[in-house]
Amino acid sequence: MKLILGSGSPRRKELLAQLGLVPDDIRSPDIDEDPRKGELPRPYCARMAREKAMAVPRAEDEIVLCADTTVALGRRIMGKPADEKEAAAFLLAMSGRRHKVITAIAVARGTRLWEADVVTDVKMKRLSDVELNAYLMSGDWRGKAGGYGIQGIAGAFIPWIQGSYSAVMGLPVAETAKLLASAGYPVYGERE
Ligand SMILES: Cc1cn([C@H]2C[C@H](O)[C@@H](COP(=O)(O)OP(=O)(O)OP(=O)(O)O)O2)c(=O)[nH]c1=O
Repeated sequence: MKLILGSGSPRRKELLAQLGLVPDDIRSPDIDEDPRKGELPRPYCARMAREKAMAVPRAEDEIVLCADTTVALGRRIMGKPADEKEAAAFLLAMSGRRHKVITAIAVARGTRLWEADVVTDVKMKRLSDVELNAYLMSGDWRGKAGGYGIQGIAGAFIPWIQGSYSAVMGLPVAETAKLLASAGYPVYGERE
């Protein structure tokens, strides 16, 4: 059985490697990521992962793994910022507060789909102008939900989390191993 990582995210490839899993192929999903009117963050995130898994083409002997990471401030969905201005707005909104990071994963094999999600509470320190501007300048916010990456210099802004660090980074390793195993992928066994 071939493992297809349906994600263009370098973090996800790295986190999969932590499980000793190297995908046979990487296929980036291309879907519409606009939330529906009134859609709440958790169902939105689950829908994104599911739609990615259904959008990635797969052969009969292939298993596809997709994920979506969404930052939620109350009911507000914060995806990848479009520009520096939006990144600044996201970071200011989260400054000195707690938010949730949701990562949903979806595995498709044959005609079936397996799904799971992980919600992590994250506290962000109150950001000074110097911290905010330095971070915006770094460009590290690009392509990251909520406009920050816990695994990089923005780690300095996160004094506390409750949940899964790997899920915040983009792929919850424990739940991924469990879901792949449920779908019949030999996570711990012979793969060829
Ligand atoms: C909150 C947070 C997000 N992120 C990243 C993980 C994801 O790559 C990204 C959220 O965007 P996603 O839409 O989940 O994924 P993606 O567009 O990067 O890749 P693909 O759809 O091809 O799978 O934010 C971090 O790297 N660190 C963090 O702390």
